[in-house]
Amino acid sequence: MAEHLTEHIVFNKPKIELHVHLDGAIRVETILDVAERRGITLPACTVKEMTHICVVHQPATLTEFLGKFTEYMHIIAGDREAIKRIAYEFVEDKAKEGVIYVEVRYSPHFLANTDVEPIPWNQKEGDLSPDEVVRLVNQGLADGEKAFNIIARSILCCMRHMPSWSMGVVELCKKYKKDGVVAIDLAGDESLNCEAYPGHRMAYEEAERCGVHRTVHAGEVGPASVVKEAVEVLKAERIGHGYNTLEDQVLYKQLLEQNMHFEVCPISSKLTGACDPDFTKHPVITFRKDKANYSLNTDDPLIFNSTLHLDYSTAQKYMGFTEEEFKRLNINSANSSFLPEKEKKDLVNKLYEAYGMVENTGF
Ligand SMILES: O=c1[nH]cnc2c1ncn2[C@H]1C[C@H](O)[C@@H](CO)O1
Repeated sequence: MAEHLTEHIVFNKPKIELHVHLDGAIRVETILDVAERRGITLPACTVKEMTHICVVHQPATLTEFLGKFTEYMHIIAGDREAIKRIAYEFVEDKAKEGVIYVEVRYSPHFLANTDVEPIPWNQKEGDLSPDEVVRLVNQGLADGEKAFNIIARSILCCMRHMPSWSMGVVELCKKYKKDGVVAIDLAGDESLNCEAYPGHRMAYEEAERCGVHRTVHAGEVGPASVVKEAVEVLKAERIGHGYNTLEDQVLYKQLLEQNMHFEVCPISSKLTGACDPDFTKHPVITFRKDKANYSLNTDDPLIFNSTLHLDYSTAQKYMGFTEEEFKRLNINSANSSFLPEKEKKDLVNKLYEAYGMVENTGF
C-alpha cells in the first residue's frame, strides 16, 4: 500500500501489542521454504509474487480478507517444524519492532490435522492435534523469548463459524495456563455469524469460572449489539476492534466508565472495510479524545503488508497522535494485558522507566 513507502518510525520506544494473529503474521519467505520442503506446489515462487497473492491491496470486506488465509494455511497446518518456526520468527519480528510484550492469538484447530472436525484447509488426516499445536507454539514462543528478550504470551481463538470447537479451546486455555496461554478469544466472520452460539457461550462461561481471561472480536464490522453481547453475555474483559460501539452512545459511555479496553488495529480496519478508508474519520480519534483505554495493533501484518510502525505512523500522520498519547496508550495496554498482577505491575513499571516518567504523575 502507498503508505508503506513513506513509513517511518514515529515512536521508537518500547511498545505493547495485544491484538495480532499468529497465522496472519507469518513471513512470506517461510511459507515458500516450507512449501518447498513439503513438496507443495504454490501459485508463486518468489517472495514478491507470493506477497502479492497473500496481501489485501484495496479496502475489501472482512469475508474477502478472511479468504486470504486459504492461500497459505495448508502449507503451515499439520507441520510441526513449521508451526514452531512461525512462533519463533514471530517473536523475532516483534522484538525488531520494539515490542517488549506481546499477546499473540491463533486457532489451534486451524493448524491441526487430527482431533478436529472438519479437518481444515483440505488437509488429509494426520497426527497433529490442536493440543500438540499449542505445545509447539508455546515452545516456539518460549525459545523466541529467550533469544530476543521480550515477553510473549498467547491467546487461543474460538472461531465464530465453529462453535463445536469452542469447549475444546477453553480446555486448552485451562491446560496451558501455566505455559503462557493467557486468554480465550472469539474470532472469525462477525458479518456472517454475529450472535454467539451456545457453544461459544458455554466456553466463555467455563473460562470465567476458571479464571481464564476473555477477549472477543466485536463491533469490527458487526453492529454495537455484538459488543454488548460480548460484554454482557460472554463477559469479555477486552474488545477486539470495537469500532461500532460508537453507534450506541449509551453502551459506549458505559464502557468508558468501566475502562473497557479496545484493541484497535488501524491499517487492518481500512483494508477489511471495517472503517472509512479516510483515516481522519477513524473511530480511534474519538477514543483518543475521550481518553478511552485502547491499544494500537497490527492484527495480520502478513495480509496487510504492514508493520506496527505503519500503524503508529498512520495514527500520527492522519489522526493527530502525539508522543504523549503513544506513551499513554502503551501504559493503558500494559495495564490491560492478561498477565498476572505482579508481572503486569513489573511491565507497567518498565514502561514508566523507558518513557522517563514517574509512576502516577502521568495522565
Ligand atoms: O480482523 C479479524 N477479524 C476476525 N477474524 C480474524 C481477523 N484476523 C484474523 N482473523 C481470524 C482468521 C485466523 O485464522 C483466525 C485465528 O487467528 O482469526
